[in-house]
Order: sequence, then structure tokens, then C-alpha cells
Amino acid sequence: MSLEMYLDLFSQPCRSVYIFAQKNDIQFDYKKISLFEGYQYSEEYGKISLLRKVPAIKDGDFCLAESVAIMLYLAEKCHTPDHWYPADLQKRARVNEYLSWQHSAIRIHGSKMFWFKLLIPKALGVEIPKEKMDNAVEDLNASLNLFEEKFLQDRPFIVGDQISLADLVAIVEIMQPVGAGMDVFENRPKLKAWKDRVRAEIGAELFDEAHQAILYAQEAVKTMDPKKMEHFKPKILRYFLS
Ligand SMILES: N[C@@H](CCC(=O)N[C@@H](CS)C(=O)NCC(=O)O)C(=O)O
Repeated sequence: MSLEMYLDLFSQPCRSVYIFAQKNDIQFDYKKISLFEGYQYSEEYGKISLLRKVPAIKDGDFCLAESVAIMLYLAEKCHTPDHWYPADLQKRARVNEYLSWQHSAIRIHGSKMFWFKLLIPKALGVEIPKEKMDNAVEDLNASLNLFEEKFLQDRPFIVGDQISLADLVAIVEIMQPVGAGMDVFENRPKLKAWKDRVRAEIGAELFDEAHQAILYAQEAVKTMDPKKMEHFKPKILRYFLS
């Protein structure tokens, strides 16, 4: 039975899983779960993932959620090249270190920028107050500083000379605020050079294809009917505006 992947490429973790599978020639059936349409709450998707988030996969009878768990499963199952998740103890620990840190740093702050600049103004019809926005930009910049100083240092990639899952997870998150119109690479030559290396390593065509939706997000959101975003309102009020 073929591998099914439940994805929406607006979502950063979906892009990492998608790129990882494509780059490693892992065959799968693409099942689009449109977050804007609220498909994650459908009865059918509840059978795939009770977490009601994307990505998720179904491999035969086996359903799995969480992007990192999915990529590690695929790496082991498909024997992907070692550099993605090195067998070397300390290199692997470096990948794990980044994957453990990023959730509460780059991911949360980059994602917040997308909500603050694009989704919340559309869904609620109001701009985010300046002070709140300034604080969010400051948080994201602090995370990017740590990314450059602690995780990248003077290495081509996070673990050294080769790309790993850590770089893949990092780039998809760092592109999220870019999709909201924030040029995170401005005045950050080290970050920009790293991004160019990661894009070249993944392959420019695949990288651009996976990021197409997010890079056109400003246009897409402009023409979106705010009524379609009703299901996001409780989350917005609870997590972002409380
Ligand atoms: N830790 C999870 C995060 C998954 C996640 O938060 N997905 C978001 C999109 S980026 C989602 O499905 N949100 C739907 C919702 O909250 O309704 C992973 O890495 O897979």
C-alpha cells in the first residue's frame, strides 16, 4: 500500500516533510488538507490524526503525526543518506539540539509574525497594535541572533559541511515571516549565505516549488473571504491576543 502524506504547504512542518520526501525520492500520494478551509477538523481527517494538525502520514495501517517524527521514520525506513540524521553520536546530538530548541524559538516567533502581519488583520479586520508588533519583531530577531551565533557560527550548515534535518527544519520556519513580507535576510549576510546554500543543496526548483504558496501568501490572503477564517478566531483570541 502506498504512503499517503497529508499536507498543506502553507504550513512550515509540511514543507520540511514534503522537501525531505521529494529530495530523497520517497514516493507518496499527496493528500491536501486545506487549513484555510478547516479540513483538519473534518471527521475523515480525525481518523488520520486526532491532533488535527498537519503534517501527518499514513503508511499502510500506520498513521503518524509530527513532522520530526515523520522525517525520522522515513529516514530509517528508506535508509536516506547519513548526512540528514548522522549516525555519528555528536553530530546527531547537534541535530537533536536544534530540533529541540527551535519549537519555542524560531518556530513560535516566525509563525507569530505570519499571524500578526497577515492572518489576524484579515480574520479580525484590525491591525496588531504597534507595541505588540514591535515586541514580536524583537523576539524573532533575538531568535535569529541565537541561530546565527550559537547554531550556525562559521559553519556552512548547522552540523558542519553537510545539510541535515536541522537545516531543513530551520529554513522552512525562517521562510514563514518572509511570506508575510518581512525580509529577515536584510542586514544578515551570514543567514542569507546559509539560506542560499540550503536552497542550492535542496535544489532551487524543489525549494521554490515548496515555498511557492507561502511566497504568494500576501496576494492569496488579500482575496480571501474573512468569513472563511471564522474557525481560526478562537485560536487567535486565545493564543495571540490574550
Ligand atoms: N509540532 C507539529 C506542529 C504542527 C502544526 O502546528 N501544524 C499547524 C500548521 S503549521 C496546523 O496544522 N494547524 C492547524 C490548526 O491549528 O488548526 C509538527 O512539527 O508537525
